Amino acid sequence: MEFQKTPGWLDWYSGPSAPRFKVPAGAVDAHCHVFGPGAEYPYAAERKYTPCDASRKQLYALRDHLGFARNVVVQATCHGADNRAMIDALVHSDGRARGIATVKRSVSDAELQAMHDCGVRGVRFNFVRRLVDFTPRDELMEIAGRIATLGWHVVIYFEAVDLPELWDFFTALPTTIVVDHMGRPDVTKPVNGPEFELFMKFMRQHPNVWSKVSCPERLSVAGPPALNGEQNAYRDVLPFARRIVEMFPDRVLWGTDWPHPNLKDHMPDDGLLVDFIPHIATTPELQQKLLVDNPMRLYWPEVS
Ligand SMILES: O=C(O)c1cc(C(=O)O)oc(=O)c1
Repeated sequence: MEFQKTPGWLDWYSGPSAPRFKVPAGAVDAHCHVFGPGAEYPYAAERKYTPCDASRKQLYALRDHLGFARNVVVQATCHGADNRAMIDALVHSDGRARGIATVKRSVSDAELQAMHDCGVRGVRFNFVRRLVDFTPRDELMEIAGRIATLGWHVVIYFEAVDLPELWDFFTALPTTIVVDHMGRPDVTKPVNGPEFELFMKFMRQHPNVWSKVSCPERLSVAGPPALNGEQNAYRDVLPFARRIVEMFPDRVLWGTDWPHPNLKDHMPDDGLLVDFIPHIATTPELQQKLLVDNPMRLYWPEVS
């Protein structure tokens, strides 16, 4: 099938620089995606965008280039609940990738078990309206109850303004919860203001809540972008990410978010995104937890 990319689509950055920051041995890129290729794994009819292709081979070449050992491949919304491209990436990873799926209530226990055997360890619930249509909460809660028995967790994607309304649902979930991209704070608001404080309270009061400190390129308003050798990119995001890492060093994960769906302004150089890490996890101990110990505990407990 032939797909036309969404107008204005920015393709992932080819030829990323070699990071100056050397990630610790065994580091995990805990948030990345594959797109298609569309000719092999068609994009879902219900998708809200049509991306460029981004194959598992290209993902694993990036992994090696950046010095990472493992990936967590998160089902992208452009594939809906058709997890084949993500699963194909897992089964061709030599055990070096785990996955997060999107499932419907109609998924069978046998299908869930088959996904588990391929390396899936969680499901993603998405509340960002530009990406997905609404799914009733009772349906999501039913799915959460079923995947809990497999030892999986729930990954949630939402925007900071929506946290008050989602709070009761999130805090009723029976599993570990992993928040995508720090709950998308508005970084033009103060780091100690009420909106971000609510997110900190969410993590403080609920020890089952983890956060990915990812996507500065999405959240930054003032930049400067991770391009042209910039070693101090996205300074406005730093206080938010740093506060989460310092307050909850054992419940944070980091990921590239490659191939960076839906960026409108610029496409970052992934090598420079890696150079952002020591600005948010400022000691070797924090870096080891963020990049190795935490993701290994969650995704490869049998190894760590
Ligand atoms: O902000 C986004 O546009 C976005 C989209 C997706 C997806 O379409 O799955 O995943 C992400 O992590 C971020």
